[in-house]
Amino acid sequence: MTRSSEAAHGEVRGRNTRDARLADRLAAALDRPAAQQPEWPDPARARTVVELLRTAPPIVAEPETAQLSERLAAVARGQAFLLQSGDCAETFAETTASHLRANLGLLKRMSLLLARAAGLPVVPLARMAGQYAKPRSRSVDADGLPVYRGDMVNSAEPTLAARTCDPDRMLHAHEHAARAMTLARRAYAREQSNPRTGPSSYPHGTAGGRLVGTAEETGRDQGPRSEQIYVGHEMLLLDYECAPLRAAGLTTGPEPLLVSPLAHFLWIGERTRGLGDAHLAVAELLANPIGVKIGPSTTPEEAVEYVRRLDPHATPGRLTLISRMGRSQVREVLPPIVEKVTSTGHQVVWQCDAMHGNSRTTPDGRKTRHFDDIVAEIEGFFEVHRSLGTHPGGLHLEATGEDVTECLGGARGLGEADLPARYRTACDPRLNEEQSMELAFTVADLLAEAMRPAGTGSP
Ligand SMILES: O=C[C@H](O)[C@H](O)COP(=O)(O)O
Ligand SMILES: C=C(OP(=O)(O)O)C(=O)O
Repeated sequence: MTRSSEAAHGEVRGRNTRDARLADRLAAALDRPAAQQPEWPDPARARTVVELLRTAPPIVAEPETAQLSERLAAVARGQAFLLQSGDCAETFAETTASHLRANLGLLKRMSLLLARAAGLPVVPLARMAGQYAKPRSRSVDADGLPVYRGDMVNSAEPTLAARTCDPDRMLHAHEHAARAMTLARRAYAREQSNPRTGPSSYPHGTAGGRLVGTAEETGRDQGPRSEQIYVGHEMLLLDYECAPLRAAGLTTGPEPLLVSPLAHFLWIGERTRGLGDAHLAVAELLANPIGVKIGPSTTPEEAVEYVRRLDPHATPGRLTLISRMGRSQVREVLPPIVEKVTSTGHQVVWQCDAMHGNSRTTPDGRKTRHFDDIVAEIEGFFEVHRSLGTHPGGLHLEATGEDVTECLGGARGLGEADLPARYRTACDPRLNEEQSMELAFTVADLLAEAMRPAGTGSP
């Protein structure tokens, strides 16, 4: 990491006292320790890249980000549902219209289904146009090579040269993000006017077969037609994330803030959420809505500290707490966190990431997740919120509209022997189209139940 905040924020500093103060606060944030940052072999080149990123064109527009904040406020108040989904790791090779359309089409179909079942607006948020950097558990892989950290940092190809971190990849990532966003806007508009029903290849007689008919109906459903697509990614690589920050036009509190033009929504990952660390300190300065992943080691006190630091003015939906506890721990670990946060009076979005606490490795070394574990964590999440009277506000998935074979189970009962056929993820396993739609039906029932007024039973 270059930590060259002086160079990166000279422009902000140069403008006026407010901007100088923001630049100072950002520099102080970047002086804190930051986990999961690459060691650039050529720090001078990294500084040049950071300088170039400072003036790179925006990927998203600030009014769209402000609009997302308003929609997340509705989620936090229990009046809407947040559906976030996309690749675990976007790759440069898949900045293609067909791949982005597949993922957005899936997001659209799931959103329509949930909206119709629950009678609630669904806010669609794609893991897209920036999800190019990955935190990793180990710094070397099984062959002793530096681990792949996402296309923004190095290449997945298993050679020492390809795995060496290359700061120019941050520029390529920005170009791909810009292209992905343009394609995404186009693809989403097309989905709006012509929502497809999904693949027609679901096997008859399976739950997938049931999906085709209902999805056709869903396709005809008059969903909101002028919907904006929102994008978000993990705010991981601070050289990339901080260089283009600019003074925000709109803020909800008395303090001036910065805004990221790289995404509407940014989240801090489980591995970088340290209270004394740079990621949290940077997020405190941002006007964008922020998420924090909270894994099973999170204490209620820590969660309240995230709320206090990231939502100082008690703005509904400003903070999304993304629980990723795993199916076996969600019922035990989440309730005291929800209770303690609720007692502060802040209205956060409670979102369930049902993927990251349920990973496992097959005997031949392939990372996978079982559909049933994902469903079980979501059921636990809904149960917790039902028992506490809080709103189960959203879902966070690694899923693709492509017919991959990465997760086990689902209507087709994918087993370990089926995984090699189309195992294409660059990092963690994604649900495929059929598994995702099957999951959407389950979540639709849970959400409809959650939205039913107390005292009214099942229809
Ligand atoms: O997507 C999340 C993380 O980057 C991923 O789970 C880390 O995987 P690893 O444990 O193989 O490094
Ligand atoms: C790395 C991720 O998740 P987590 O931080 O929860 O492990 C992710 O969502 O890509």
